[in-house]
Parts: sequence; structure tokens; C-alpha cells
Amino acid sequence: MFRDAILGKFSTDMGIDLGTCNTLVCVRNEGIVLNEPSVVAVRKGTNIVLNNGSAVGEVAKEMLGKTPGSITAIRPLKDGVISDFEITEAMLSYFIKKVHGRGRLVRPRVVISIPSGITEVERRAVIDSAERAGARKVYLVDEPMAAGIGAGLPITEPTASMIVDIGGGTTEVAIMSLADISSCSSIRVGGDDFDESIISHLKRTYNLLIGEARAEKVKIQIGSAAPLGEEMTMEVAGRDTISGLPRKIVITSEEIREALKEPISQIIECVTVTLEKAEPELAADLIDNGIHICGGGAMLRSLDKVLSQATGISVTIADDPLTCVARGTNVYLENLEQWKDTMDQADYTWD
Ligand SMILES: Nc1ncnc2c1ncn2[C@@H]1O[C@H](COP(=O)(O)OP(=O)(O)OP(=O)(O)O)[C@@H](O)[C@H]1O
Repeated sequence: MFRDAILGKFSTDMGIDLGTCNTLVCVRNEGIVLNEPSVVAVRKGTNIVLNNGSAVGEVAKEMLGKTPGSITAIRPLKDGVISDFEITEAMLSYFIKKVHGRGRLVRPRVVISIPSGITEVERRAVIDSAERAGARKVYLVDEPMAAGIGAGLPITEPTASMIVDIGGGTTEVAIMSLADISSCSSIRVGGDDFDESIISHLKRTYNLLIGEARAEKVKIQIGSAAPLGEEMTMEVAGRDTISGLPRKIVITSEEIREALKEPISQIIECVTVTLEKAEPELAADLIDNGIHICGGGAMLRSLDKVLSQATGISVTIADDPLTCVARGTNVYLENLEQWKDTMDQADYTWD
């Protein structure tokens, strides 16, 4: 305790929401200080990060799908978990250095939010990556708890709070009460699967190939889960799979909605399964308390409406849904001294 307090004076403890699409870093008393895409650009076939280790985040995302033969832009997390250990380490190392500053003498303590459904091996990979990236001590917190806190839900009270966090690679659904998770489910379906569905639809229907970045633009510009008051159209360019040449087409919001039906119904099923597992008293509370949704996927037009129709419970989109988990992680960070003994933790072994 005393050692931590002294070391804390020389380091900047930080909270990290390590996401499939975006990584957010917060610092005690300062809030969110970094919000960048979880992308790293490397020399092809190696783990050498370009620009002397700084081709990470926004710079690297711009390269996704546009890299020449010698460069690859990698997303080191897939479906909410680390799929490329070394690249994740390089990415975390860059972010930690950027926030912590090279001049600091002592390695920081780091609180990281992780999906609740991941395996012990996957948890260990997060801890190892953070330690090797420069953390002195790593504390893990459950993403749904952090999301609930970030959304301002009364998760410590004896009443049910339900959060649905629709990220890029995963959807986490949890019912919480008295500062604990009562029931939860997680599926490896999220906003990225919406993009994949759009890519498949254009390929199947129009023989047009588009990349992930363009599919995401289509989703954000005209994507929806329920009919819109005024339907929209959008021009999309890609490569014709038959002629091999670039081509432009005009698509409608109706057809994109149809293409998104499959991943949306998987998310709805995950929510209803969690509701079915809830204790009767907590299920009853939810009639009044409603469901809160967050994560970037929650911003898909009328997803809240469709979810409410399917469950019969009111659905609210949390304020600033993309930063909910990071803001909740920040609350853990602010209370690290009081709460650290209750958090899943791993020590850095000093030589
Ligand atoms: N306006 C929007 N409409 C629909 N989807 C959006 C919008 N803005 C962002 N998204 C999507 O949100 C997803 C990213 O959300 P978020 O940053 O919460 O995920 P993450 O935390 O990185 O992922 P995970 O929690 O799965 O690890 C992406 O799929 C992105 O396309």
C-alpha cells in the first residue's frame, strides 16, 4: 500500500478500454486523454511497426485496405479479444508511452476493461500484453460493469440495471444489481458484422466489391434497423467482380436494412436470452428501469426501437455511447486505492 502510494507519485496511472475498433485511455483527474482506432501499420510479414513504432491509431487506420504490397495495416483485436499478441503489445506500448510520457521514472498501474465472456487464456493475454507494454501492475474490470457505471446506472443499488454494449466485435449483455453481475451473455457479433453484411450484400446483388471502411460509411450514413420516416439513398464506388473495373452504384436504406437483419436478430436473441436467465425480482425491476444500450453499434438508427419492440421493455441510448466503457473504467481508476483488492489483478514481477 505504502509502496504503491510512493510509486504512484512518479507515474501516471491509467485506464484503458481496449476495443476491437477503438482504444480509449483515461488518466486520473483528467478523464479520457486518448481515443484512437485499434490499428497498427507494420512492414509486411514482420512485426516492425512503421514510422519508428508510431504508425498506430488514426495514422494506421487511414492505411487500412489501401496499403501497398510492402505494408500491412493490422487490427490486432478480433471479436473483443487479442488475436495478434505482439502487435497488441506494440500498440499498447505506443499508447502508454504517448500518455505516460517518456520522462516518467516508474511504470504506470493500468486498469483495463475486458469482455465478460472471455477465457482465462484470453484474460492472461491482455495482462501479458499490458505488462510487456510497460505496465507495473494490471487490474482487469468487466466491461459490462464499466459500461453500466459509465452510463450512470445505479449498479450498486438493490435494483436491476441492464446494459447492452454493442461494440465492433462483440455484444455484451448484462443485468446487474448490488455492484455485481447477476446474469450476462456475450456474443461475438457487433458493428463490424454489420459492415460484413453490407459487403456481402453488394457482392451478391451487384457484383461489387467494397472494403471495410466504405461499408462502415454506408452503415453510418444510411443504415437502420427499422423503417425510416424518409428512406435514403447513397452512391457507392467499388470494383466490379466480373469486369475487374471500378464502378459506382446507388443503394437504398431499405436494402441495407434487409442486409443488416441477420446480425441484428442475433443481438436481439442475446438480449432475450439474458432476460430469460434473470432472477424474477430483477426481471420485474427492468419493467420500470428499462434497458440501456451503449457502444458504437447502439448508434445504428432505430436499433433502440427494434430492441424495445422485441422485449417489451423501454430502451434508452446512453449519453455518448462510444465512451461509456472508458468513462466507467475511469471511475475504477479514480477509486483504485479503495477497490483494488476486489479487482482481478496481476503483478509485474520486478527483477
Ligand atoms: N453512427 C454510427 N452508427 C452505427 N454504427 C456506428 C456509428 N458510429 C460507430 N459505429 C460502429 O461502432 C463500432 C465501434 O464501437 P466501439 O468503439 O464501441 O467498439 P469497440 O469497443 O472497439 O469494440 P468491442 O467492444 O467489440 O471490443 C464500429 O463497428 C463502428 O462502425
